[in-house]
Amino acid sequence: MKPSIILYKKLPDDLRSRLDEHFTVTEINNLNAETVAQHAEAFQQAEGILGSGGKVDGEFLKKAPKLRVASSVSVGYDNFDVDALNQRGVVLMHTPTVLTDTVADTMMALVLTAARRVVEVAERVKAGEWQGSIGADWFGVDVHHKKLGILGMGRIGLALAQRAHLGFNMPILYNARKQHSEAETRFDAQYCDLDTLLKESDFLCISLPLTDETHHLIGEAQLAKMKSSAILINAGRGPVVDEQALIAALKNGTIHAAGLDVFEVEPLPVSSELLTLPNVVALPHIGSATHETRYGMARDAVDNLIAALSGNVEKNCVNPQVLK
Ligand SMILES: NC(=O)C1=CN([C@@H]2O[C@H](COP(=O)(O)OP(=O)(O)OC[C@H]3O[C@@H](n4cnc5c(N)ncnc54)[C@H](OP(=O)(O)O)[C@@H]3O)[C@@H](O)[C@H]2O)C=CC1
Ligand SMILES: O=CC(=O)O
Repeated sequence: MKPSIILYKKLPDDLRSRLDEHFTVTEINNLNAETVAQHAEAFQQAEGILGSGGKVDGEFLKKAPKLRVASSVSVGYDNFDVDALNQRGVVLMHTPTVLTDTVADTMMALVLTAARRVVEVAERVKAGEWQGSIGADWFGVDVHHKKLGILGMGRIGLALAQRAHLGFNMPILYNARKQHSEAETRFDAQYCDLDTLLKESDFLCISLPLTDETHHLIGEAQLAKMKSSAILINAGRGPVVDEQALIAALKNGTIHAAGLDVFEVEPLPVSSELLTLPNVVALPHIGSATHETRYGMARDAVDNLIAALSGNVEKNCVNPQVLK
């Protein structure tokens, strides 16, 4: 008999067929308390789940007593309680690598867009304000040769360093928990402590996961250490930055501008003051959102689930210790 799984994300037809070949699939729209209650019997039987978003914690695990594998269509896994999964022996799979270049492209796009005010001036053109030679009030600031600080020198941080250093001649500073020789050798990146990163970066680019240690790592005190000309880019997770402190810093000129792909609450509420600030570029969490990359992530998540449920895990596992 095929193992039962819950699918909580729409997949391209070929990938859905591949899942059907291996499993008995119950498809639901989202993973939340309501859908779990609606499909209680399917969750009772499920040995695997595949999707993105939704909280998977100890309470959820009680509703899925046979669960062996969770396969997330994302690299970030802050919505999973990994300790609870470990206690239950549930394998957590994710999709690193396939999205790295696309997310780094998005971060570079945010750097350029925020510095050159691309969205703001394009809106002025559409509004019919381009009536003659533009003046200094339309100008942005240079990107090339400025110091780019990377907070979180993992896969995405490294790909951003490549773009910024080789493409834009930017000196790279970075902070992570440990030094990264590849970034230092290939892109001449200089390791520094967080304070130095804050004080010296023209662009502070955040590619950190959300953990207990990184929650609100950037708050009022840290923003106050940045240059008043600095631009903050966040494509890691929203809660790494204290959003109220960021709004204050952007309003009172503590920092110059921000380019944000992630927020404390997503979707960003339309009432958010961030949306009223001309020096903010706000994107709807599109870091990996290209057709090619989203297909690749879904494909990897399907392969990950098949591999893990058949006991053949070779890569993409968050908690390999439960396999032993
Ligand atoms: N906006 C979007 O659409 C996307 C956002 N993301 C986000 O980007 C994150 C990073 O992805 P990826 O690069 O693949 O992950 P990696 O695990 O490769 O890199 C994470 C980096 O963060 C560093 N780090 C972790 N905790 C701390 C800390 N407390 N202080 C300093 N540095 C820390 C790690 O340090 P060390 O190397 O020393 O261990 C590592 O360098 C994801 O977790 C996700 O949240 C990812 C994809 C898309
Ligand atoms: O935010 C996206 C991810 O893959 O993590």
